[in-house]
Amino acid sequence: MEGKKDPRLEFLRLTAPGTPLRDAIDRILQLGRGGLLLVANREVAGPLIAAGFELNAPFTPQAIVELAKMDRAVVVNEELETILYANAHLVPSPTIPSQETGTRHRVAEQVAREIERLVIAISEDRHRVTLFHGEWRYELQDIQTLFVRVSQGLQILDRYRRELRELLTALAPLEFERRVFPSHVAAVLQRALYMMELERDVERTLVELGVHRELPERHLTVLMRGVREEMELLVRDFKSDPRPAEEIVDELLALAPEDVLRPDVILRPLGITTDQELEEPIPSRGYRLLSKVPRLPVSVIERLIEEIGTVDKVYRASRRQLDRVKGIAEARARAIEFSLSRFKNGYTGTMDGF
Ligand SMILES: Nc1ncnc2c1ncn2[C@@H]1O[C@H](COP(=O)(O)OP(=O)(O)OP(=O)(O)O)[C@@H](O)[C@H]1O
Repeated sequence: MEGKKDPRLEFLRLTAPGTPLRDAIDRILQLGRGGLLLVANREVAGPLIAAGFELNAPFTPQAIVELAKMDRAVVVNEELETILYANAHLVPSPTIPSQETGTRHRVAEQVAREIERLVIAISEDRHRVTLFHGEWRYELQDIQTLFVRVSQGLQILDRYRRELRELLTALAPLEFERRVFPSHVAAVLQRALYMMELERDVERTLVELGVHRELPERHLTVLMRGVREEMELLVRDFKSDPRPAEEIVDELLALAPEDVLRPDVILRPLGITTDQELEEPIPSRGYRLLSKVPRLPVSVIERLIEEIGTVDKVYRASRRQLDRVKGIAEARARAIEFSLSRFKNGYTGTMDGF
């Protein structure tokens, strides 16, 4: 779920290609040197510094590179505006455990655990960059690896999207025959939830790609277009819970991955809970299909469903019945009949990608 900013994601953003910090890191690596960077304000870092130079110099990649040549640690403030210390000898509490073997990395891990700030270790021997924060340890990946990961994610998303489209297309005729079972609804929601989970994964890798993210990001936007909207419409069509569909979808998005595998758990937030409800067909109100009728305003869709009830009844309604709904005249009645009969026959061409 969206919520408080994940600090780790922020660190990946700060160290992504194209940022001043990454520029400094890459230059240190190119020089074949190592380094230790601590990102913390003076009052937090100060007590851990046993020796070194206190500075108040503006943060630039070039300055960081030069100061890293002096060995030990460079400390920059959290806004990445000022270099506070250079050649700093850091003394974390010796009681803090560390899995690391080299001294640079051990100090990095211990400091990160002690003060919960970002510490970056640039390894001279292994040519690797490791971020530490609290218990978190993450090795920066090279661009090629990130590209491979993103393109695998996008390929799977592409397949999921096609499957979602097929499921939705197959659902439409059943809606007119009142033959939609909760398991059908769960299958669609499940597929959409898989997509949204994978989207979060791909987005994380896009953050790491920094300036190289543009093309895969566009591809991701295309693949995810309309997925959340489609989920909300589907929930509106079949829910018995009185809460708004957006709220129910948020609850679905907060499900643990193992719960997404269980149709009964997916259906619970919709208000479909008992064994009997799980076995019985549910009528579709028709928000999803009616939203795909060209130029039919939402207010008219709402009235149609309020007054007529379900999509199969709207489909079977006489012209006179449709005319009685405010906002529907000859042209709209014809458009509704035309579109619904196409959806009934499994046609999806006008469904905005679905
Ligand atoms: N307490 C400390 N504070 C700041 N820097 C330190 C501290 N201890 C060690 N270092 C830095 O670590 C460097 C030594 O790293 P060492 O090779 O032992 O560790 P490492 O983790 O294996 O790193 P690398 O992978 O770069 O070799 C020193 O040159 C020094 O710059």
